[in-house]
Amino acid sequence: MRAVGAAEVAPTAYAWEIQAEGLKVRVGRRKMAVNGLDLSLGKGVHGLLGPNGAGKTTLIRALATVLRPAEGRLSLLGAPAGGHAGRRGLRRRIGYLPQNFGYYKRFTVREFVEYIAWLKEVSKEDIPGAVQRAIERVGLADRADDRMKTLSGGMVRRVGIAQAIVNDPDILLLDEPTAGLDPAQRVRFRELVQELGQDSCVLISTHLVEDVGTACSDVVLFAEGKLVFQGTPDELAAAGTAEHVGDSPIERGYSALLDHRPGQGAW
Ligand SMILES: Nc1ncnc2c1ncn2[C@@H]1O[C@H](COP(=O)(O)OP(=O)(O)OP(=O)(O)O)[C@@H](O)[C@H]1O
Repeated sequence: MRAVGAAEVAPTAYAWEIQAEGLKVRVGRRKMAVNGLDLSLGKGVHGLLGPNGAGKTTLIRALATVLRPAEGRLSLLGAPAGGHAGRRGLRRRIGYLPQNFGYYKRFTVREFVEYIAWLKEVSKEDIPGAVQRAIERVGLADRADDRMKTLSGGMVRRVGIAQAIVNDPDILLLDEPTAGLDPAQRVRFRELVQELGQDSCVLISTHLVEDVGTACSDVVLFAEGKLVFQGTPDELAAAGTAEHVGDSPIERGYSALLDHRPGQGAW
């Protein structure tokens, strides 16, 4: 029988995987793209919705410790996200798929995911197994030894998901992960994030309201840098009425909370 280490049986010492209080994050010189956010997220799959320019990417970048908050408090996995030493330890336990993720075109899929595993300080002996598992989970085992430049856009996005999960993160941040995926891949993606959400805190920024309805246990609606709503997909749907814009109850709920009515469509 395998010995169980103390760390595996110790109770989790924090209430929330992500906790923000009065969080403000600046982009450029003056723009406060996240402007006073109180948010607590635990394990599960959380959908982050909001109109263009709401501040979703900026929030995710701050949670990934790429951007430093201007004001307020941010705790990740029970630790303040501020200090240099703490950030390094946290990054090992965070998975992040940026909206536009960069990669080396000449790397094979396996080489690229291995490289990220190495950056995430996955132990040397665990890397081959972790990489193979991540590639299999996104359905790319048959392309593992192909160069990145030979993949389609949807496949590149799936490699992005593989690199984000290769370190079995406790916090997984996915910025528009389903952009470019075909319908069958989106269904598989939703199953995958539901599996991942059982043990970790998954935050998915998306414009596809249907992703939220089917994959997420919780919805965070963000507009103009502020939290507008947090609740279940059913609660979001209940906010809508027939007079609000949308093809589904969840879309109408979204429109209701942002006060979009027919004839008021705007870019
Ligand atoms: N480098 C920057 N300098 C100045 N303003 C910026 C910069 N980056 C983003 N912004 C502004 O900050 C706001 C939030 O942008 P952000 O990309 O976080 O929004 P978003 O919700 O992710 O949008 P989308 O859904 O379009 O991706 C927007 O008004 C955007 O124009």
